[in-house]
Amino acid sequence: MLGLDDVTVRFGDRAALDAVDLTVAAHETVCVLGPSGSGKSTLLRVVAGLRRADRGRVLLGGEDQTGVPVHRRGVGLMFQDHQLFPQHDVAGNVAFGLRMRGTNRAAQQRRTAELLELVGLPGAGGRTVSSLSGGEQQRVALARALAPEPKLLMLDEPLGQLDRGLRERLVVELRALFGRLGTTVLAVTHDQGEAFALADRVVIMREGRIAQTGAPLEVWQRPADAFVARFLGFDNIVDAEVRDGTADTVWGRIPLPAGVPDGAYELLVRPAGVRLTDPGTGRGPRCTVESRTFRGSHVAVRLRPENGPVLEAETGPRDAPEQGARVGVEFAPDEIVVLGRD
Ligand SMILES: Nc1ncnc2c1ncn2[C@@H]1O[C@H](COP(=O)(O)OP(=O)(O)OP(=O)(O)O)[C@@H](O)[C@H]1O
Repeated sequence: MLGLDDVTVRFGDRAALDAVDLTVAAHETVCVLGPSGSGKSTLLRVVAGLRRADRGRVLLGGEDQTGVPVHRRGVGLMFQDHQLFPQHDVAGNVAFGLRMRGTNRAAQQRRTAELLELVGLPGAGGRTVSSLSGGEQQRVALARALAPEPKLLMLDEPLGQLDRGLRERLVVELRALFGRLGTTVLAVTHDQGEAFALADRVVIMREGRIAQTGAPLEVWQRPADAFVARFLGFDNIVDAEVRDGTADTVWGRIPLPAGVPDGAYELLVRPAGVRLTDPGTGRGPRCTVESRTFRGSHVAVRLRPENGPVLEAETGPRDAPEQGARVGVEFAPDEIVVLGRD
């Protein structure tokens, strides 16, 4: 459905997108994630035709879009500050794209009613924009973007302004809706929870390049390198010298999953793989509990080892040791990820 082929966009001598190749299949939802300034919005803008590529091509349905203006690309856009037209009522907003296309009045009304039903606002056509809550406005913006049946729906921080509870609910609804409609979606978000919940595939950007792409679970389980791992919120990353299946690190020896060839690596030690033991036992370093943070289903425990940087462990809500307690550590090999070189 969508292809980016070697796309580069420069601002001065900086490349906001640097030789990016990406494909999005029909009916697929792809979420682009990355730190601020990594090129996410530029990617959307170049696909929409709001920005020209300095090199490379954007293909939609196999057709080169070079020189094709925004309104002829058949893409739907929904941007962060959803910008509904305050002078129009809800129906007027939803029907906007249809009016522009010259769809007749009866068909506009039918489609608008259908879409409002779809986004969970049946019968809201006559309401004013100012009478809607933030979440309702977001739904209207979505209905407006979907109305002209775009080949590709592009969302820029679609739920950015909303509070957490509402975002979590809407993400589930959106995923179900896109599945039902068979919409092809390219979304940008800085919120990994949102991306992982919404996407069939995530794309993680770093300085204008794609650092990793894969199914959410795949990326979560096997971050490609230390950048991706840190971006996903993992901090237990350590240099390691691997020999005969064991890694020598500043935290002592760490057992590895089978089959890692000898050499120098970075390791990600998942917090779930740092098991706490009684002080004086455990083959890992002796540690002092620096802090503990309740996270609902588990407790994140920050440990200060005798050597090396802080180590994060995870325990059940009832098993977390007190702050200041001395503990031992045992590493679980199945929670160790050998990272590629960053
Ligand atoms: N119009 C512009 N003029 C100059 N530089 C720009 C322009 N737009 C973007 N950039 C630069 O290009 C790079 C990528 O910006 P972009 O907005 O695509 O990043 P982003 O990942 O969407 O960031 P954010 O999450 O903060 O929105 C940044 O370094 C940014 O400063």
